[in-house]
Amino acid sequence: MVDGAIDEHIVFDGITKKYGKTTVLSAVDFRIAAGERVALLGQNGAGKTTALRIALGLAKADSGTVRVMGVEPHRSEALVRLGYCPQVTSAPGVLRVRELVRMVADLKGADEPTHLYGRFGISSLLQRQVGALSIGQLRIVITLLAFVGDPELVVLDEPTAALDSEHKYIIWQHVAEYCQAGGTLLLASHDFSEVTQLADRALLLHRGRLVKDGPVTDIVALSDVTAVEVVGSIPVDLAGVSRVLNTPTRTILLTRDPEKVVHGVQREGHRRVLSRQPTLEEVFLTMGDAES
Ligand SMILES: Nc1ncnc2c1ncn2[C@@H]1O[C@H](COP(=O)(O)OP(=O)(O)OP(=O)(O)O)[C@@H](O)[C@H]1O
Repeated sequence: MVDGAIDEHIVFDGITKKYGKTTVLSAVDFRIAAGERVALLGQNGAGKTTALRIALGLAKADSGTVRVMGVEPHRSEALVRLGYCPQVTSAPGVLRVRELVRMVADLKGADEPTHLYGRFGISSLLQRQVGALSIGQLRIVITLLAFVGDPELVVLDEPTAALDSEHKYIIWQHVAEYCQAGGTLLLASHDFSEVTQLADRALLLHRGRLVKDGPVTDIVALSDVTAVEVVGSIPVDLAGVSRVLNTPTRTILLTRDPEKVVHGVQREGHRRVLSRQPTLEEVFLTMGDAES
């Protein structure tokens, strides 16, 4: 172990991953220190889940080095110190919720986390079979499992994607308190509120490359921006446009004056124009030199 590595909870050094001929992650480098609160952003298919699974030793990189808690990720000394909430969840349906929680606690050599039942609002579900839970209830239980055994690091993959706002709040509250107490967070998310409330640093994956690593406050500063989406390309500079993102079929104009920009676009003869909230990834992309 090199000097200082003990305070680094996750190190990705030149991680490349291919599935067949498709490169899903390309030479990805980042370091997450103990106590950091990091969001991993990226459009669908950008490689977020793959990166998290590599960090947890559930998938193997084709090249590069990954270290979690200073060791290879599949090593038990790393695994007992972290918690994971996967995006796609399968759990043995015949087990009762309490049995599942106790099983995970046993695996981690931890006590049954009875203090979490009330916090996560699942006290009434403990005797329910896992297979009889709704998708949202299952997400909450799986998120709770990530906190069993007081981990130093939690890796959460879109933990609140299927939840209503009340249950999102329960999880955000718990994650925020966990972080305030010094826990390290790595969170994959598409949710603007979730990212801006919980994380202070964001990593953006774009087509498998890490194209931005910066403070979340940069995203908040751009939260009043509107995306004007136009089918086709816009060959001229339009007044009022802050940034332009080009996709193969569309031009996305980010602006604080959408009315002016929509008029400008229509003057250029474009009729297929949509004014909408930008996605988190679009906001973040506009702040770097990322290729769009
Ligand atoms: N086991 C696998 N076999 C083949 N391809 C895979 C496998 N797992 C992921 N992929 C592909 O790798 C790419 C990245 O997938 P990944 O799940 O990491 O993206 P993501 O950023 O988490 O997306 P989302 O936001 O939709 O969850 C996708 O094109 C996906 O189809």
